[in-house]
Amino acid sequence: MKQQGLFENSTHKGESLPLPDADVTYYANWLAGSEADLLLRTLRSQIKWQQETISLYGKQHLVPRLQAWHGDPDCIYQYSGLTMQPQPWIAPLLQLKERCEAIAGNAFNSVLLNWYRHGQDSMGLHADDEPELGREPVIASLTLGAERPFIFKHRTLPKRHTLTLHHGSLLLMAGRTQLNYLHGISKTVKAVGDRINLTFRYIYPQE
Ligand SMILES: O=C(O)CCC(=O)C(=O)O
Ligand SMILES: [Fe+2]
Repeated sequence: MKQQGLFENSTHKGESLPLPDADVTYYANWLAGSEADLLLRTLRSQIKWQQETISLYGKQHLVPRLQAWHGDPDCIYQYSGLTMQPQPWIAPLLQLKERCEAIAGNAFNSVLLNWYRHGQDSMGLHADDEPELGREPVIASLTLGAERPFIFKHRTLPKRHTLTLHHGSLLLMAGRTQLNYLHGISKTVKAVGDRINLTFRYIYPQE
C-alpha cells in the first residue's frame, strides 16, 4: 500500500505525480476556497514582507519577489549568501504547520513564505537541497492566490513536468525529489494577480 493512502479521506484526496525518481503528491483542494481567501488576506497584511538582496557570482541582485522566514528560534536558513533569522510563529502559521504535519506525517519547524506580486515575480529553477534540510527532505508547499505554472525539471533526463498549482492546494515533495529534480516558477507577461506560497520545512540544527 502506498503511504499516501494513510492520509486519504473524502476531502483530502492526494494525486501522485507521474515523475520518475521523485515522490510528489498533489492535493488540489486542500483548503476550502473561503478559508484560502481569508488566509491570503491575512498573510498579505500580517507578515513583515521583505525584498532581499542576494549575491550571485559577486553581483548584487534584488530577489524578484517578497519573502519572510518564520520558525523555531534555532532555525537559521542560509542560501545564496543570505542568512535568514526566523521570525516567531504567528497563530495562522502555527495552525497551518500542524495541519501540514498531520497530512505529511512529518514534523516541520519552519516556513518560508514567498509573495509573487505580479507576473514579473518569479523563482528560478533550484532544488531545496541545502545541508540544513537533510538528505531527503519532506517539504509541504501551500499555494494561495493566482495560478502560476510550477515547473519540475529532471537534473539529468530530458524530463519536464508543469503543473498549475490551485488556490488552496498543497504539494508534498519527499524522498528523492530534491536530489533528482529542480523546480521553479517562471515570469509571465500575462496579467496575473498576486500569489503567496508557503513551504513548511524541517531544519536540522547546524554545528
Ligand atoms: O512558489 C512556489 O510554488 C515554489 C517555492 C519554492 O520552491 C521554495 O520556496 O523553495
Ligand atoms: Fe523550492
